[in-house]
Amino acid sequence: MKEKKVIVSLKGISKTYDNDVKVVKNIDLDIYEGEFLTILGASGCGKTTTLRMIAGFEDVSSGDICIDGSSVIGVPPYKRQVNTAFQSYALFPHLSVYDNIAYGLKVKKVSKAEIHERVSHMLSLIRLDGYEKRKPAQLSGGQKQRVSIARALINNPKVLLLDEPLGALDLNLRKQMQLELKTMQKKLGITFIYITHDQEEALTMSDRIAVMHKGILEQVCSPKELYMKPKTKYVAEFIGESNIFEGVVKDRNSDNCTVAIESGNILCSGDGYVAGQMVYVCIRPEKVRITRKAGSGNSLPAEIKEQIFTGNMMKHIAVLSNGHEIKIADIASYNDINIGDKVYLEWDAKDAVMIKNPTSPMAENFDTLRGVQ
Ligand SMILES: Nc1ncnc2c1ncn2[C@@H]1O[C@H](COP(=O)(O)OP(=O)(O)OP(=O)(O)O)[C@@H](O)[C@H]1O
Repeated sequence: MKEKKVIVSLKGISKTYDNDVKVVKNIDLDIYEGEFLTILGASGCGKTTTLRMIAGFEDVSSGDICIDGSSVIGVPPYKRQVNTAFQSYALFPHLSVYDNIAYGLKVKKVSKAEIHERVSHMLSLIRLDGYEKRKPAQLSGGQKQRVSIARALINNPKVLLLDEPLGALDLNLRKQMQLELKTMQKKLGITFIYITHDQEEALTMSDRIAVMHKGILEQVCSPKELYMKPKTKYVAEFIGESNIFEGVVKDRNSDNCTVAIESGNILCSGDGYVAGQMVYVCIRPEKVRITRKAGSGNSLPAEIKEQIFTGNMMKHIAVLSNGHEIKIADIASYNDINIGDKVYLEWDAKDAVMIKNPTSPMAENFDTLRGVQ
């Protein structure tokens, strides 16, 4: 297989603003040519600051940034091989769509004929042929955003940085633009570094997602891996819905671990854990099955407390003996399950994903816990 080329490399970058608060903490990240990489995180976690450091609008406090193999520290934004598309569109209101898109080429003194050819190509790419004479005020939000992206793409940047570009659009348009952007990115083969706080958007569009939390990267991997194998409790809770148990590893064999949680012992999957280690266990709601009789594997008694019908599934909330609530997403039809029913909750060991507990790695009262049945 062809070796992937690193196009942007963040090497231990940090950012401290004047108020002495470190908002980006020692981030290492390689982004590959042609990749759609999303930095995903809650408001204030440091996403925009990271993007602005790549673009050159903000200096790094320490660390290095390489674009296409060369350090860009001290290189001004316009000399970096990256362009940025902002949520606010940043279009020139007095210029037509054509002139807004052509702007970067005019500055570079490209010939009129070539400008015409390249702008026409962009207009068809963003599906706005025939709109070239309009002013930004005569466009819808989605159309303005497409012009803003075309303007950022016209110079053939190696990398396009997108800061919540769809944030101002309504849900329907947002979903449509997500697909359009993804198609456009694959067609052009340009690397996209995309910022969003919307996990569904990140899962839909990205080749890889970097989850950022309080200035650090919690996990960088494919959307599927992020959902199926969250590495931290934060990621498990931030991406999709989850049931999280706190427990201690009682025993392990080659395939699975037995983890003691408050309501009993459960079989989990996870490598590299030792007996006595404190862990979290994450089980997704759609992996939990409801049965009438106790099973031989993971099977905990519970009572159905709440049911929500959402059209394509039934969501149940069940309560374990210790009061812990479990979410179950049922796409099969358990029509005969009702509120107040005493049931058993089951799941496969492979779907109970273990996560390290960094605050208290080893159990202090492990001998007592060993007795938990
Ligand atoms: N120029 C600045 N001076 C001081 N602090 C700043 C400055 N810019 C941002 N911050 C702070 O740095 C932190 C990270 O901000 P940043 O804009 O990178 O977050 P974000 O993850 O992009 O958030 P959002 O999704 O809300 O845009 C915030 O606490 C913010 O208040």
